[in-house]
Amino acid sequence: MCEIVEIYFLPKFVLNPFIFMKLLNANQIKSADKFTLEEQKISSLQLMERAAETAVEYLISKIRNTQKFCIFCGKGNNGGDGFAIARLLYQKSYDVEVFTDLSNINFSDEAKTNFQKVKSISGIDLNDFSEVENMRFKANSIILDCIFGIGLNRKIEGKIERLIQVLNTINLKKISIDIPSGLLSDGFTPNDFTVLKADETLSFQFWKKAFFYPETGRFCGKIQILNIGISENFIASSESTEYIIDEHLIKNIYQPREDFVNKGTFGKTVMIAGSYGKIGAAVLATKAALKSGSGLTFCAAPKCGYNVLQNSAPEAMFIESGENFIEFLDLPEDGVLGIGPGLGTEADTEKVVLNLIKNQKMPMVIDADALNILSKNKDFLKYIPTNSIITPHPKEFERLFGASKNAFERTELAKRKAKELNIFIVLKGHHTQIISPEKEVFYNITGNSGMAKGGSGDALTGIITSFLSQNYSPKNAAIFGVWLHGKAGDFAAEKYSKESILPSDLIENIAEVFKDLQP
Ligand SMILES: NC(=O)C1=CN([C@@H]2O[C@H](COP(=O)(O)OP(=O)(O)OC[C@H]3O[C@@H](n4cnc5c(N)ncnc54)[C@H](OP(=O)(O)O)[C@@H]3O)[C@@H](O)[C@H]2O)[C@@H](O)CC1
Ligand SMILES: Nc1ncnc2c1ncn2[C@@H]1O[C@H](COP(=O)(O)OP(=O)(O)O)[C@@H](O)[C@H]1O
Ligand SMILES: [K+]
Repeated sequence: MCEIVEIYFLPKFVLNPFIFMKLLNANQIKSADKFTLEEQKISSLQLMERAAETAVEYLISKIRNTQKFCIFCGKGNNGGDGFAIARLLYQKSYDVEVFTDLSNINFSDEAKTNFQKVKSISGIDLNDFSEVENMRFKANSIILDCIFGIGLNRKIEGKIERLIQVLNTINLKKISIDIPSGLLSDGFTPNDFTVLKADETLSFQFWKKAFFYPETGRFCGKIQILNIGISENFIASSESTEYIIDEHLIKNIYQPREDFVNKGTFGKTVMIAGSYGKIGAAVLATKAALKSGSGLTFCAAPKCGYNVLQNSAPEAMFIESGENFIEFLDLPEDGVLGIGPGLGTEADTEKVVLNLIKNQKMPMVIDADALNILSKNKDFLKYIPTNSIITPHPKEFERLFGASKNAFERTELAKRKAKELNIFIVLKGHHTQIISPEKEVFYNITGNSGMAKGGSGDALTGIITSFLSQNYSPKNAAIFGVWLHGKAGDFAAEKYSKESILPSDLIENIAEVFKDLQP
């Protein structure tokens, strides 16, 4: 799975923060290359050299105890990168061995030039791909995959397919350059494609759509974006409706707390949550709302939760709403509502929830059992107030809108539904997506698998509702909330490990994220 992500900048290429976040497709990336050559008056060979230098600089700075680099190069420019990387690593005194298809050397122009340079260095062993079957790799060797990049246009077959199958069985660290070979960059890769399974992917300048989806992202390992100075003007003028949520975007959204304010300035957050046995969900959502800056916080829950809620979140006000589950609601005026965590689906609760959603005019946050209640009848979906935020995990999404063949199609369905219902859909997962009524997609890159535990979603509902009540627009509340939730999870995982973190630790670490955000 993709893990915590960093962006590596060569000191000479500092990118304008506000254009970095666009997701471009392979054709746009190729056009960006061409545009860059003209704008910067450099040759494609020079751009390739720059890409290879950046990769080598990164490898040297991060990788310890490596005895040898075994570099597998294809016939296109991804292979060209590989040959150039081999030469540069060799010049830095690393032991380097290069593999390519010596029986079919119809390289691209740039790959050919770099192949010839490698060939002329007697200290670099040059082998045919087929020799990998008999190789005994030294322990601590690293395999660099430069077989195919974003130019892949069909399933890999024959000799190279066999090569990738063998490489996938070798127990050495594998780093893919630009994208794991065999993966299509812009969409679903059919299941019968053979793809190299990387531990790490060093991607030039751009995120690729394939990195974000479970069926394809699982091949990429840890993603590292290497900035190689592609034209900012080109990126700024490129058409895209898909974005990556990075710190620059967040710093644009975040509103630091002013001095002359009072609790009324920061909204009235009302969490409607909990039932007997699931009061924890109400506690987590309420605490997360408090920790994210809500001015006044209420929790409407059944009476059985009174003691635990007042003890664990004394800053929040309790609104008794039934005995063991929610049976009625008497909510404060002007409250911003977040509904769903741990509600259960008792008949009385269902009635109250539907009635509330139907009569609500202001945008609200709808999660968990409130979504399950809505999914019982497709006609209920039109009750959702305009500009509301729903936060389904994949199963809840399927209950609401039906099954999809794969995660790419699920996103397309979510885009149609967000537009049709005029709502924001937060599609939760390893890379949570926020989908707007304008069919934009925002991909989150914070968060980790330590958050795959019951209760993490309840915290997210609390955070987003809190932001909505603090006057962030629904779009910004969803984007900022999802990012902050993941970032707090990353801080917590660093302290306690992915295995041991609890959603409560995540909530505690919201403070670290805000400390980090201070101007
Ligand atoms: N982006 C950037 O900023 C920079 C990008 N750079 C690098 O360039 C890379 C893209 O290079 P690229 O276009 O030459 O593509 P790449 O994947 O190496 O080769 C494709 C070739 O293979 C072929 N082919 C395709 N599928 C096949 C299959 N299944 N089985 C067999 N053959 C297949 C296809 O030709 P075909 O056979 O279809 O005629 C084509 O010739 C990019 O990923 C990055 O590493 C840097 O150098 C500079 C900055
Ligand atoms: N592997 C993962 N990587 C990153 N985030 C994750 C991962 N697994 C779960 N999460 C996050 O944790 C939350 C889980 O939500 P959900 O499934 O609704 O849990 P619950 O309702 O049990 O609290 C979501 O925000 C999701 O994005
Ligand atoms: K590759």
